[in-house]
Amino acid sequence: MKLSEISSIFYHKSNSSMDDLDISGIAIDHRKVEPGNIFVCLKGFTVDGHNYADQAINNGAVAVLAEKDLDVHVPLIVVSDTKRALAMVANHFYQYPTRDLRLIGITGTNGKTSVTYLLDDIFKKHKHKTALIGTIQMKIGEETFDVKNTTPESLFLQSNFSHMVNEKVETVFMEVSSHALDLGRVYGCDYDIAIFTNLSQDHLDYHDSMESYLHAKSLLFSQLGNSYHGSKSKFAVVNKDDVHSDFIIKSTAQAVVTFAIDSRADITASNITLDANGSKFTLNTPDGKITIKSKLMGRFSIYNMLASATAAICSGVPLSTIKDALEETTGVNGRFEPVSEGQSYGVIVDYAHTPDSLENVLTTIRSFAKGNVYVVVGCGGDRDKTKRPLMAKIAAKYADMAIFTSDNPRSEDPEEIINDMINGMNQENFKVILNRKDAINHSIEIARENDIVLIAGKGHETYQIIGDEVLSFDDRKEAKHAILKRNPQ
Ligand SMILES: CC(=O)N[C@H]1[C@@H](OP(=O)(O)OP(=O)(O)OC[C@H]2O[C@@H](n3ccc(=O)[nH]c3=O)[C@H](O)[C@@H]2O)O[C@H](CO)[C@@H](O)[C@@H]1O[C@H](C)C(=O)N[C@@H](C)C(=O)N[C@H](CCC(=O)O)C(=O)O
Ligand SMILES: Nc1ncnc2c1ncn2[C@@H]1O[C@H](COP(=O)(O)OP(=O)(O)OP(=O)(O)O)[C@@H](O)[C@H]1O
Ligand SMILES: N[C@H](CCC[C@H](N)C(=O)O)C(=O)O
Ligand SMILES: [Mg+2]
Repeated sequence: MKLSEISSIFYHKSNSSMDDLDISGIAIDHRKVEPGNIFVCLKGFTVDGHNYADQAINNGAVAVLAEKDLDVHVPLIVVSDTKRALAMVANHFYQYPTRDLRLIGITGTNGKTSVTYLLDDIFKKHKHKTALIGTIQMKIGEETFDVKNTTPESLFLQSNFSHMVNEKVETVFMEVSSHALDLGRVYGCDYDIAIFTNLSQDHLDYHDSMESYLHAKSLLFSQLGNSYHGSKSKFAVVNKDDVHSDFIIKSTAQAVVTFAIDSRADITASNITLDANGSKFTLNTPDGKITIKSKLMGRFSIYNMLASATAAICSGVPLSTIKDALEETTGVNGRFEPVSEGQSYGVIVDYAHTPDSLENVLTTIRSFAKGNVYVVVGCGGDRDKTKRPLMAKIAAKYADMAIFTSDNPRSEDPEEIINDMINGMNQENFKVILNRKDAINHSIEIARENDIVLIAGKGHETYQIIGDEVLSFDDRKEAKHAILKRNPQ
């Protein structure tokens, strides 16, 4: 692609050496520059990419896109916002790949990963080639790739969407985090469907207030577009039981399809039964009713099934296919995942790391537990501090004994994090065991027949971040060792 083509897509200022070069690719990290690339300088939270322009040129960059004048001997394009410009350049460079994909974006505090996997099951049953991007991984067909962020930077997104088009992927499911929406990582993504699962407290370290958190989430719906002329028909799929649904609905000009359990909505669930083996409900749609008997547990899983079924219905997937897929699915890695070595008590690993998800999971366990309920839980370091006391109170409210421990303390002192959790608590049914392995061992040692141990917060994670170190750690493996240590087989 010619540099002039790139520079023509936005208002900019340039230096005198503006030659019309061939651009081989885009780079945002000087260490990943390849000869002929344009280097885009991004002001980060840690460092300023402008400081690496010279090194990028040494590594082969032939042009630079920046937010200020730089003393460089290659063509320089200066814009007011390089993050926005990056999204525009990346979209253009990769020829707007999302126009050729059915793209379903999912936002909300809880349930995004779960809904992407349910959608993947449904669309695979519908014989679509699918792809998925989110917290656990990126998946293109059956090939998997590691991701650093739930919703990665626009350059990563557009280059991989382009790869998906080449791989003949038809439908893509992506989690869209509030950070990504706020930081413009998803500018230019041409969604067909945007899904709102729910909103409750999280990420108040990043967003100033719940209002600005909600506003960030609503951007997915305003970014569905204001035109009715495009070739794609667009739908906003919204959980009407969530108190924030009206705000989300007002944010979009596109068709809205609602789902709910309690409220009036286009698609609803009724006759719900929940037990230790799963759930059963009637899915009521304008095209008819079906009964779904699922292995997924808890009322929150009904919401996730409603969200995915609604998006599938908007895409023309037959109800019988949706039923078959939801009945077969066994759930998602690290979400309400049992660890079973034939022991007489239950052990469940789950990714609940917000007050709302912890409450949902604990009330679900309470509803079928015949014995005591124990929970092992901590709160992440360098993350929303205001959720810490809320999570601790919920843990002690619903469990017979809560064991507070470390969950990715990052740069913080683990003891301080736990102090934030327990300060002001008036419940006494808790213990503090800082070391997560010891905490898990203890919870398994105290469990008796019919008791249930919930190990919350890390789910699929296979690491514990302490300071700058990423140490190997997997709740499921630790639980398994603890069970076998107690009852060797
Ligand atoms: C706070 C935040 O969002 N940080 C993101 C940001 O990192 P950063 O701002 O620190 O980047 P930086 O290190 O300052 O670098 C700035 C620029 O200089 C460049 N650079 C840097 C060093 C160098 O030697 N050479 C060089 O060229 C970098 O490539 C970059 O272009 O840009 C990186 C690349 O896109 C992200 O990976 C990183 O996410 C970090 C890991 C993170 O933890 N983000 C969290 C808060 C986040 O985004 N979470 C949401 C999900 C939340 C949820 O729903 O649960 C997510 O979508 O993941
Ligand atoms: N619809 C829901 N409502 C409330 N809680 C839920 C819902 N779905 C899942 N959960 C709970 O939240 C946890 C996280 O679920 P999931 O990973 O699907 O959410 P997420 O939105 O992708 O989270 P993240 O923001 O970390 O990416 C689950 O382990 C479960 O405890
Ligand atoms: N995406 C979430 C995950 C939190 C998971 C928990 N284990 C933690 O590290 O706080 C976040 O970054 O806030
Ligand atoms: Mg997720």
